[in-house]
Amino acid sequence: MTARPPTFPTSTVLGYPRIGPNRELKRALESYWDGRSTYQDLQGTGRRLREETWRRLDGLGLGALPSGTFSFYDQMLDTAVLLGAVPDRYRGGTDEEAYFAMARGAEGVTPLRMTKWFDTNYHYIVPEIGPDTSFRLDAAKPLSEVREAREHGLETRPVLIGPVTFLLLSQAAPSAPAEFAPLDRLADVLGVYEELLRELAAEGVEWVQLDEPALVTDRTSAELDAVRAAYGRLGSLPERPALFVASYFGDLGDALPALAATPVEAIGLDLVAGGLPGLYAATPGRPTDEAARPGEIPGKLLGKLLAGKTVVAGVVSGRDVWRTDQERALAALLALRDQAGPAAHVVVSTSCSLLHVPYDLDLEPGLDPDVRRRLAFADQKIAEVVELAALLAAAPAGQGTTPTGQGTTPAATRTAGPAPRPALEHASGHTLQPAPVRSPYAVRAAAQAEHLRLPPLPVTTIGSFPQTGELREARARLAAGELDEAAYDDLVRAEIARAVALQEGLGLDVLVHGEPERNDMVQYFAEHLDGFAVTRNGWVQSYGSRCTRPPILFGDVRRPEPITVRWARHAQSLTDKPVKGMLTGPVTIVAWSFVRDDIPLRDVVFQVADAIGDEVRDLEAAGVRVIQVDEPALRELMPLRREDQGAYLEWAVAAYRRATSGAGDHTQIHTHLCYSDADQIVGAIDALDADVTTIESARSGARILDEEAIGDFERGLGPGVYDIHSPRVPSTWEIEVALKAALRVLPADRVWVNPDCGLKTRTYEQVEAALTNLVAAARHLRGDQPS
Ligand SMILES: CN1c2c(nc(N)[nH]c2=O)NC[C@@H]1CNc1ccc(C(=O)N[C@@H](CCC(=O)N[C@@H](CCC(=O)N[C@@H](CCC(=O)O)C(=O)O)C(=O)O)C(=O)O)cc1
Ligand SMILES: N[C@@H](CCS)C(=O)O
Ligand SMILES: [Zn+2]
Repeated sequence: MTARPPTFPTSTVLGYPRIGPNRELKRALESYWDGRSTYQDLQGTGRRLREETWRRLDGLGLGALPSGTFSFYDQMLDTAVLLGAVPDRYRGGTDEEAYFAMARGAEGVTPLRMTKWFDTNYHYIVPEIGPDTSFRLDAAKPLSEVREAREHGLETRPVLIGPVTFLLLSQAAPSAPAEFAPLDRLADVLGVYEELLRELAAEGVEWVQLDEPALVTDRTSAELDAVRAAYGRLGSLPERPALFVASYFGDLGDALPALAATPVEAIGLDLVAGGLPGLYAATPGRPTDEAARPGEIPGKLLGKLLAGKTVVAGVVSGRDVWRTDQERALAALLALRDQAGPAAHVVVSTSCSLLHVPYDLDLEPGLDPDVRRRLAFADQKIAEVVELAALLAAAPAGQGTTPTGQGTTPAATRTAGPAPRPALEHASGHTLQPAPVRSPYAVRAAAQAEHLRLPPLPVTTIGSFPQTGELREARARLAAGELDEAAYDDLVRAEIARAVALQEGLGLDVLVHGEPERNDMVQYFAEHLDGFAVTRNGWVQSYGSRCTRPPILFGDVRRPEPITVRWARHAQSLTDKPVKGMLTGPVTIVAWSFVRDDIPLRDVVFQVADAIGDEVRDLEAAGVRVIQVDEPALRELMPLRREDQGAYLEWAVAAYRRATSGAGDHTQIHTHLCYSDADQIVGAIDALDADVTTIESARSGARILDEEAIGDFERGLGPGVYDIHSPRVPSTWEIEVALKAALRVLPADRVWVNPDCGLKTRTYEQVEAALTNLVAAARHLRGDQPS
C-alpha cells in the first residue's frame, strides 16, 4: 500500500439483493437444475443481473459500488471456491458441478451443511476445512466481476468474506482430529488472501471490502489475536488495494481496538444494531445515560483509535423496512465525525448488506398508504444513504451534539414502525399475564398414550407436502381475481385428500394435511392476523433459489377468526389416524417478519403468542388430537452476545408456553426446529414443554444426539433422518443407522421417525420414495418386518 490510501467516496452500501427484482435468478437456477436450460444461460442471467444492479446503484447516485455481492448460491460457498477449499468428494466433474454438489448434493454425495447466517433468515453453506485442506487461489469470480463492471464504465470495490469470519464459520472436516479448529489454518488461508490482494492490486483495484461479521459475537482472546495477526499481515503487504473491514449485525466490542491497531484503512461499524458505546449510549432499549459497559470504549478514546482511518458508518438499517429517521441519523453521523476527529473520514452506508430487504417499494403499489409512507426497501434506502452523505458533507464540523444535548447520540437511527392503533391488551398489561401451567409431562404422556395408541418409533412428517405448480398458479389466479374462492378451496381440499391418502397408504402413524393452503408458514398467518401487511413482490432470499416475502408487522396483533380449523377438520374427516394441527409459533412469526420497533420485541411476540394460543384452543375444541407449533427460528432470534441470551430465552420460552399451555393433557403438543444448532439450546427446548420435538439433524451431523448435548432431555424427540433440502432419496439403511444413533441415547418410546423439515420444496416422486424408506426403517427396527 502506498502512503496515502485512495479516498473512499462519501456513500456506499455493504451489499445488495441478487435474486433479481422479479426473482430472475431463482427462475434461471431452477431451470438449469431441472435441465431446461444450460449453464451458459444461467451465466447470462447472472451477467444481466449484475449489470442492472451496478447501473441501478450508480443511477441512484451512490458513491462507491460493490462487486462480488452477486452469487449463484451463497457467499460463503463462493469463498470456499475462491480459496480452493473444495473437499475431494465433490471434485471430478466440472467446476459448476462441484459448486452445486456442495450446495445441494448430487448422485452419491450429500451436500455440505447449511445453517443460519447470524440472526437472519438467510442460510449459508458451511465450508469444510481440515488439517489437510489444500488452499489454492481461484480468483476468477472477483476479477471477472471487476472487469465486467468496467465494461459498463463503472469502477467497483470487490466484497469478500474476511479470513477470520470464513474460518470461524467453517466446520472441521469429518476426518479432522477432535482438537482441530478451522481457525488453526489461518496462516495458510492468509497466504491465499495475500495472493488475491496482489492480483487485485495488479488489476488496478483501489479498495477491497473484507466482511468480518463474526467479530460482533463473543470472541476469545486467542480469536482477537487472530484478528490482529490476520490484518497485521494483510495490512503490511506492499502491493495491495486499501482494505475496508466491514462489521455488521452488532457492535465490535473488543474487536474494535484489535482491528483499529492494524494497518487496515477503513472499518465499517453497524450503528443501528450495535452503535459505539460512549458515542452511542442508547442502542434500542438502552438508557441514554448508561455508562460504558466493561470492554466498551468511551467516546473520547474513539478519536485515538480511528485517527487516520476511514469509518464506514452504517446508519441506514439493512435489516428492516422502516424509513430512516433522518434527523437522528444525521446527528449520529455528526457525533461520530466529531468524536472520531479530523484525522478520520466518515462514509455513510447501510448497517449491513441490503440482501435482507426487498428491492424496491415501487414494485409494491398495493400497500396501504398509511403503512407505505413509513417504508423504505433497498432502493429507497440507497437514496437515504446518498441524501445523508450530502447532508453530512454540507454540515460544518463541531455539530456533534444530540437532540438531547448530552453529547451522545442515540444509535436508533430508524423510525419506529407506523404509529400503532390505540393500544389494546398491551397497554392494559393483559398480555403479560402468566400462562396456565400444563400437568407434568409424565401425566400428559400417559393420557396421550391412551388417547393416541401409537406404536413405538411412530412415523410422521413435519407438515408441508410438495407445493405443486398447480397450487401456486391457482393462488396467483385467486389473487388476480381470475379464480373464485370456492374453486380454490376445492383445489386445496383435493390436495389435502391426496396427501392424506398417500400417508395412509404408506403407513405413517401421525398424518399431516400437507399445508397446501399456505404460500408460506409465516406469510399465511400474517395474512389472517390483524396488525400485519403483506407484499405481492417483496421477495427476500432465504437460501439458494428460495425466497420469502416477510410480512410487515406494523400494529397490534389480533386474530379476528380461526385460521386453520376448517382445513384441519377436513383432513381429519378423511382418516382415523390422528392428523396434526399445524401452526407457526410466535417467535418464528416475529423472527421472519419485519416488526414494529416502537414496543419491546418481547411484547410483540407475546401478542402473537396470544393469537396462536386462541388457534390452539379452537383446534383442540374441533377434535384435533395432536397440534404442532413450529419454532424453527427460536435459536435465530437469540441475541448474538451471550450476556443477552438468557433473558431472551426466558421470554421466548414463556411466549411459546403462552401459545400452547391452553391444551389439555390428552392433546399432544409437538414443536419443530430446523437449522438451529439445537444442541446449544437443549435446555430451552426442554423448557418449551412440548411433548414431542422434531428437529433438524440430518445435515448437522446429529449433534443433538451427543450424550452431553441431550443431557436429561425427557420428552419425545424426532431427530430428522432425511435431509429434505437435497433432491436425494435416503436409503432405508441410512435411515436405520440414524435411528440407531437416537436409540443409543433415548428409549424407543420417545424416539420419533421423521424428515428434518417440511417437504414443500420436494416433488411427490421424491417424497413417496423417501417416506416409503422411512416407514420401512421404522418397521424393521420395531421388529415388525425384515428390512
Ligand atoms: C422452512 N423455512 C422457512 C423460512 N422462512 C419462511 N418464511 N418460511 C419457511 O418455510 N426460513 C427457514 C426455512 C428455509 N427457508 C425457506 C424459504 C422459502 C422457501 C420456499 O419454498 N419459498 C418459495 C416461495 C413460497 C411462496 O411464497 N409461494 C407463493 C408464491 C409462489 C410463486 O412464486 N408464484 C408465482 C406464480 C405462480 C406460478 O405460476 O408458479 C409468482 O408469484 O410468480 C405461493 O405458493 O403462493 C420459493 O419458491 O422460493 C423454502 C424454505
Ligand atoms: N411445518 C413447516 C415447518 C417448516 S420449518 C413445514 O413443514 O414446512
Ligand atoms: Zn423446518
